[in-house]
Formats: sequence, C-alpha cells, structure tokens
Amino acid sequence: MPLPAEPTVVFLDRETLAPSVRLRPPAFPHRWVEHQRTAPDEVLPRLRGASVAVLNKVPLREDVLAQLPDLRLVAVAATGTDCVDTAWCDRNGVAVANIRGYAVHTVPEHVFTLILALRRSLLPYRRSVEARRWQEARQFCFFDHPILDLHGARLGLVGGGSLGNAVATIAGAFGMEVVFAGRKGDAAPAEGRMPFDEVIATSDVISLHCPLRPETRGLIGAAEFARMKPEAILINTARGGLVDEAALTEALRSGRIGGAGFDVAMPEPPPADAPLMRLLDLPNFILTPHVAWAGRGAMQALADQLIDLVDGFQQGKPFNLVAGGRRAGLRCEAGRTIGRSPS
Ligand SMILES: NC(=O)C1=CN([C@@H]2O[C@H](COP(=O)(O)OP(=O)(O)OC[C@H]3O[C@@H](n4cnc5c(N)ncnc54)[C@H](O)[C@@H]3O)[C@@H](O)[C@H]2O)C=CC1
Ligand SMILES: O=C(O)C(=O)CO
Repeated sequence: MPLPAEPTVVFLDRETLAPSVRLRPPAFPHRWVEHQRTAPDEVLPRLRGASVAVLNKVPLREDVLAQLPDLRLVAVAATGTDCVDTAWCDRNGVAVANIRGYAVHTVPEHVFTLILALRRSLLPYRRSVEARRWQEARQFCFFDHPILDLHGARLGLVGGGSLGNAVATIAGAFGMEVVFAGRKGDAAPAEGRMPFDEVIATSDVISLHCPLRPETRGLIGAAEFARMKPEAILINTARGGLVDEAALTEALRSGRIGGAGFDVAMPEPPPADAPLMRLLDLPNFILTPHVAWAGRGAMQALADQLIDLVDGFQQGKPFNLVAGGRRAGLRCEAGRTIGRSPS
C-alpha cells in the first residue's frame, strides 16, 4: 500500500548512529520525527499515526504492531531484522526493509581483529609486558602464551551471505582453508557446503554470519562445543542468541576450546553479571560492544541506504524487503527480496 501524502516518518533510536553521520531528508514532502532512544513503553505512543518507522534495535512486536493501522513501512537501520516481528508484518502487509552490504569491509576487518588477537595471544602478551615479564626473560623473548598462525588453518563459516563471503576472501589471502557449513541437521547440504557437524568438528576457527531466527537460536550449544577441536576459537559477530552463553562459559572455563571472540550478546547491553561479562577475566575471551559494523564509512553508507529505502518505497519501487512485499507484488523469501511475483 502506498504512503499517504506527507507521511509521518519516525526514527525511534537516532543515537544508534554516531552524531557525525549525516541523514539526508527523504526526497518527498513528509513530517520527520526523531527520538534519540525509545523505551519499550514509548514505542506505541510514538508510532501512532506514523506511516514509516525507522529503527535500529528497538523491538517491534505483534502487541504493538497490531495497534498501528497506519504503519506501512518499517525501515531497519541494520542488516539484522530480529528486533521486528517480520512474520506478523508479512501476514499483515506491513513492509519491512533492511540495509544490505554496507558492512562488507568493516565487519570482516573486526572478525580478523578478533581472530588474530586470539590466535596470537595478543592480549596475554600485552599483559605480560605490562607486568615487566620481558625484563625477567633470560633471552631476547619469552613464550608464555601460544601463538598459532592462520596460514594452513581451517576457517569454518556459518552463513554464506555478504559477510560470510567477505570474510572468506580475506581468509584466502591469509592462506586459510575455508569451508562453508550447510544447515544444522542437514546431512546432505547443498553443493559447496560441508555438513554442519563436520565444520564444527574440523575447523580451527569458526565464525558465525547468519541471522538470528527461531531456527538459529542456540545454534552453537553444548553438543557443538563438545565436538570442537581443543584449540578451536569461536567468533560471533552475528547476533547474541546464536550461541548458548552458559555452554560457552563451560567450554571456556573447562579449557574445552581454545578461545572465543564476541561482538554481540543477549541482551544488549548485557547486565554486569551476564554470562559474557563474567568471562572477562579469561585471557582467551574477547568481548567488544557490538561495534563490528561501526567503521565510519560503513555507518554513513548505512545511513544513505536507509533514506534510499524510504524514498524507494514512496516511489513505488521498494527494495531490500524482508517482509510485507506481497502487496507490492514482490516475493520475500528467507530475508531476501528475490524478484517480482508472476502476475
Ligand atoms: N556485529 C555487527 O556489527 C553486525 C552484525 N551483522 C549480523 O550478521 C548477519 C549476516 O549479515 P550478512 O552476511 O550481511 O547477511 P546476508 O543476508 O547477506 O547473509 C546471511 C546468510 O545466512 C544464511 N543463513 C540463513 N539462515 C541460516 C541458517 N539457519 N544456517 C546457516 N546459514 C543461514 C543465509 O542463507 C545467508 O547466506 C546479519 O543477519 C546480522 O545479524 C550484520 C552487520 C553488522
Ligand atoms: O547491521 C546489523 O545487523 C547490526 O547489527 C549493526 O547494527
């Protein structure tokens, strides 16, 4: 359904984009309302009467959506749309669009920052040097912490979209062997994919690049940690919720795996006593605050694409739809706009 004349566009969490990011105004007459942040009980009153909701991480669920008859488009200022009830939107003709491909450099660079730091014991060596351990060494260096090269190591990727593929390209330059996992439980995965369990059992580094959906929640749990190589490291820059944090705690504390690098948690921010926060004393665990995407250029690209989404929708040329495309004559499948429906 098209937007009305002079629609109201409400951005619920503007402060999730840095103040330096320029948001150009949509190219049509509209009323723009911007909130720095929005608490759960403020979502409904703020979106009443709005045709377009813009949000990054504000949850938008059925109980609220059902009370917003004027809403036509939810423009998510991120790739992951797990904060929106896309199934409800799809059933009820509310379009949901996301940002794609903006993070193909920034997230993979963060992934390799974590991988290299863990494989080379960067933080433990820094701590040792700070503690004057070098001065105690009887020769020119010391070997308190393990160092493992990337060359020749196997990288197992879960998710072969824009980020999985970009990580694979960098891995190739390091001389890593890259394997892509098939879907969990699928014994005969598509060509070019290795069975999920085999990827888990044989990879030196496992990196997650799939969306959080009901079927991927808890994708990596106790059974997966039990299968991993003792030196394996797990990288999660995708979403908290993909990994069972209690099982991760057990795997790291017992020395079952070599280490983990996480940029995401469930919930965010994590409370001070959350499982991931309690792991921070470990030298082989690194937690960053969901900033893998936050390279300056990537954030501006995201902001530009965000307004393109709104303009495209208003012009009757929606793109990047993950839900609600049927009424616009577009089919949405597995989070992808895959083409025009046959008429
Ligand atoms: N930490 C951060 O700053 C950022 C995190 N992300 C996260 O990374 C995820 C991936 O981003 P992109 O590669 O750009 O998305 P994408 O949509 O290009 O690729 C996602 C891939 O996951 C695959 N997939 C879907 N369900 C799966 C399952 N059950 N098992 C295995 N694979 C499955 C899809 O087939 C697709 O190949 C996003 O969904 C988002 O949650 C994205 C950007 C920044
Ligand atoms: O783009 C995404 O999915 C992110 O998590 C960044 O907000």
